[in-house]
Amino acid sequence: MALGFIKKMFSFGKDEQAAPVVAPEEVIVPTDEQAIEERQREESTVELAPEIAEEAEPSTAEQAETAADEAADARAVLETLRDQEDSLPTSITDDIVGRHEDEAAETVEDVLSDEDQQALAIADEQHPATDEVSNVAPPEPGREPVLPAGFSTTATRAPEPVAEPEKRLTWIERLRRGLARTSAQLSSQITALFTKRRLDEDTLQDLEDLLIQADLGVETALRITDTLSSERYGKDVTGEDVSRIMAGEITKVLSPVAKPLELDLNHKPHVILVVGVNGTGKTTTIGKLAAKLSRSGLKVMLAAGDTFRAAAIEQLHIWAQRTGADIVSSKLGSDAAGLAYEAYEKARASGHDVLIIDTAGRLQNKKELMAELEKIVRVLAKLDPDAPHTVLQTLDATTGQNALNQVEIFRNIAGVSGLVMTKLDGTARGGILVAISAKHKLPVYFIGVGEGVDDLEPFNARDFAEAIAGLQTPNK
Ligand SMILES: Nc1nc2c(ncn2[C@@H]2O[C@H](COP(=O)(O)OP(=O)(O)OP(=O)(O)O)[C@@H](O)[C@H]2O)c(=O)[nH]1
Repeated sequence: MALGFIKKMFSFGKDEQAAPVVAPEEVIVPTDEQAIEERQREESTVELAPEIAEEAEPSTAEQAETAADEAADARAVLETLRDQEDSLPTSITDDIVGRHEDEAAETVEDVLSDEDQQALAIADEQHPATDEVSNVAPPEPGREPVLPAGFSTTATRAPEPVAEPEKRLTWIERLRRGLARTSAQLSSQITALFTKRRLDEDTLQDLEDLLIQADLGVETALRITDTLSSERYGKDVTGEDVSRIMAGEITKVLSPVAKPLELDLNHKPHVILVVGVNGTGKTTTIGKLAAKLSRSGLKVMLAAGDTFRAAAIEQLHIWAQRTGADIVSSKLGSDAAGLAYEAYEKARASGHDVLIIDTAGRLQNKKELMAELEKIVRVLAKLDPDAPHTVLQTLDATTGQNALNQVEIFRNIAGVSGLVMTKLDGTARGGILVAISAKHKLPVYFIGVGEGVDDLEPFNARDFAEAIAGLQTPNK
């Protein structure tokens, strides 16, 4: 630093007009404002210096005279430095004088005696330039700082919060969460209804309305109110009493339909035709089923029978790859029944255990859809009169009442033999499954509780009923 400072003094000395003599004591402990001013002056000097030098090139005699003056100044400054080296604020002055080092180096060498230069070199060592200090490596991210020697602290640093890995919910938790809106709404309305009220005809009627609004259907609503009435008529009733009776009655409705999907493996392959409105989860459910069956050691073939949508064909290819199933597909727009027939023949010839056929679900063009599905069923029956052995319909749990109409339609078109309700992990309106079961009594094989390959669970009547009623089975 000291050498830099002396060099600066000499560069100023080259231009008497632009560089007023700075008294050493003014410079030794400058304030920040002074340093800034100094810097500004310095910058203007740098710009002016070449022009001035051009106009008035000093003679050799003048140069010698100036050098002698500069040497005298330098010695004075050096003396001061020797006395006060330790108090110099290096960060400020070095920044200013560093700019002139090259310019002044020559003059320093010319003017200062060897002894003086040595002294300056020592001073420099003791006050290293700021940019050398700023080269300290930045701390490693996440590394705890360790105080350098000579420092201490009593403060303890709070440990960095460690982000918890997001816990994957179990299927029952996802089901409960999906049905939470239905159950929470029902519970709060029921609680409000029975607060300080005895069970009478009016409260029973109000309860029946609430249950119908929750999509449970008239039949199930009546079962619940009848049971409640026979157990508690004229007595005080709590919300919990109603939830318990509701869960019991819903279980009774659902138990007969909670059946496993029965595979007749004598058929080789057992043919499952999957139908349902677009977006209800047909392709995803096929992928999940293929995963379960392949894992259990069965040979599975898929048929991309939704020839209407390129994305559906592509999606099924991805699922086949993921699950190790074989796949038969054809060009976009080709005849779906022809493809189903070809897939059936191939699966038979290659000894596949299960063939799962995807289909289009364009309800907007009901006539075409009906013709296409009927044709698929017809051509499959040519190879085996019992085929398709299962006609599985997917229902989207978020659609509510509309799902009831969809079952009606597909039952008539394709002879649906069983159901899968998907998206029960979303904001589901699961009550409709109770109404569908009470009306159609079709087996419900599985429920979809997510988009992942393992998010398909066998349907369990009690779990489902308790989730709707907002009850929790211990240990689940
Ligand atoms: N959250 C959730 N999403 C699901 C579930 N099942 C399917 N999905 C999603 O629903 C969307 C539609 O599913 P698809 O399997 O393509 O439905 P699709 O009936 O085959 O529809 P198309 O191919 O249009 O005929 C996709 O984004 C799926 O990931 C489920 O159980 N839970």
